Amino acid sequence: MATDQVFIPPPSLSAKFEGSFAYLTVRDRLPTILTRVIDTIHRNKNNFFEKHGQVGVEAEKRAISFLSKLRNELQTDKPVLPLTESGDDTEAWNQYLQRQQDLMEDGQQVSWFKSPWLYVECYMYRRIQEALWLSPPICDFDAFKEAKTHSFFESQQAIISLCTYLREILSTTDATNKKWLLEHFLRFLQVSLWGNRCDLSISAGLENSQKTSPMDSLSDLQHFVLVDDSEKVWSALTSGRGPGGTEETGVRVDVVLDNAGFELVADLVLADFMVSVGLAKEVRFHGKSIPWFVSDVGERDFDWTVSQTAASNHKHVSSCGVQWKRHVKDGAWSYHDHRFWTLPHEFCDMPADAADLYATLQGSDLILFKGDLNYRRLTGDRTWEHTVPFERALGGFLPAPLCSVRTLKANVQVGLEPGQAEKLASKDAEWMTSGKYAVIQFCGPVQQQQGS
Ligand SMILES: O=P(O)(O)OC[C@@]1(O)O[C@H](CO)[C@@H](O)[C@@H]1O
Ligand SMILES: [Mn+2]
Repeated sequence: MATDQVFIPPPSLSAKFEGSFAYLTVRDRLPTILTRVIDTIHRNKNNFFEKHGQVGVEAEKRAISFLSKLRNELQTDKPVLPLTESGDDTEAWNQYLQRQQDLMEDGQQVSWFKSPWLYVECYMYRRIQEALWLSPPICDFDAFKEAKTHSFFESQQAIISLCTYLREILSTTDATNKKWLLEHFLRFLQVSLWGNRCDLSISAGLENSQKTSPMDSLSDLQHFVLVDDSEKVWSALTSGRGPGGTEETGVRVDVVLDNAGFELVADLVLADFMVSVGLAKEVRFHGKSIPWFVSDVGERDFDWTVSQTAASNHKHVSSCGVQWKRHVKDGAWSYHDHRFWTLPHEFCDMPADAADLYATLQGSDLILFKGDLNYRRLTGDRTWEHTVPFERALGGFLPAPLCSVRTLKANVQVGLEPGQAEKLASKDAEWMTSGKYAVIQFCGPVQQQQGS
């Protein structure tokens, strides 16, 4: 490409492509999720009455009226509307609506079935929050809380086997043996990867917990990892003397979280292993500031999961939870929820639209992005050719060495070998959306490991 040519990225995935996964999501799954939210709020009417009296009942009715209107707008492809309450991100959302409007052709209005899928899907979750913020005193009700805690309790066997494995490993730690460290790091990374299948958005809120012990199936699942940059992740972690890590401060890992339930436990186990064996001195967790994509982690979910684990009647599970409370107390672990994580922007917009967050991430030695939505935002949710290099699709977003740890649940995937996508499509038409395949996809300067 001649240097003076401006690179124009491919179009965004959108429900305007009839029959596409985006189309089916907006037509079928999003209304189903909205209906479940309405049902959940309706089922809690008595709780609202007990807690708040008649005003609680009025609030339930008000929230449901807002949500029913939203569902009608969605199902009849009405124009996307500006937000009306005064949240701290309201202006950012309404500016983004204007940005989308400027992109529309032939004077068309931004709407559910004409605009980018990433935008309208994120917008739906922000409108759900608006409906609650406009219905005091139930503003802080989390309509997804029941599903998230249910998913945690349904995954107990897997949680017990994972926590037991961690405690046994830590009791036989040989932190000087790099081969031993690498072997177990890779296992915990893969459990964190496959934990991403348990997301309640893809299941439209239906039960989607981890029933079996993930440790037992890792070798069978390896075949389904389409890109495995684990060794590059290891290099970034162990030669971690990048911008954030020095001899004094040690290695800092940032985990951009995805789903609560088993996936969060798997992420906390991975983080505990890294800190406990000295691979990392600090882990920063990045979660959501409002309920998001049904099962995504918010601060209350994070705190609840750590406390619930510590209170377990299983000794290895409770040992893990007690240790996690200690990591939080002594500052090795911290939880952050910048509002950018619940905005609709592609991550390549972060330097311009959330410069403070980008600067924070530049201090990391390794950023792990969990899940499918983060992958969609990393790559702009665009119709890239599958062989386009991951770095190209990042569009300049690279605050630090980063890795997407993702099961494929949307039809965007880059960085594949020539012919790899065609081979997969010939075997399995749903290879990009079933959650059966996964990537551990790295990008960043990897300092050459001296003599390792
Ligand atoms: O980010 P996650 O939890 O791995 O997946 C989110 C998801 O379930 O929601 C969207 C479809 O509604 C897709 O991005 C993906 O399928
Ligand atoms: Mn999610």
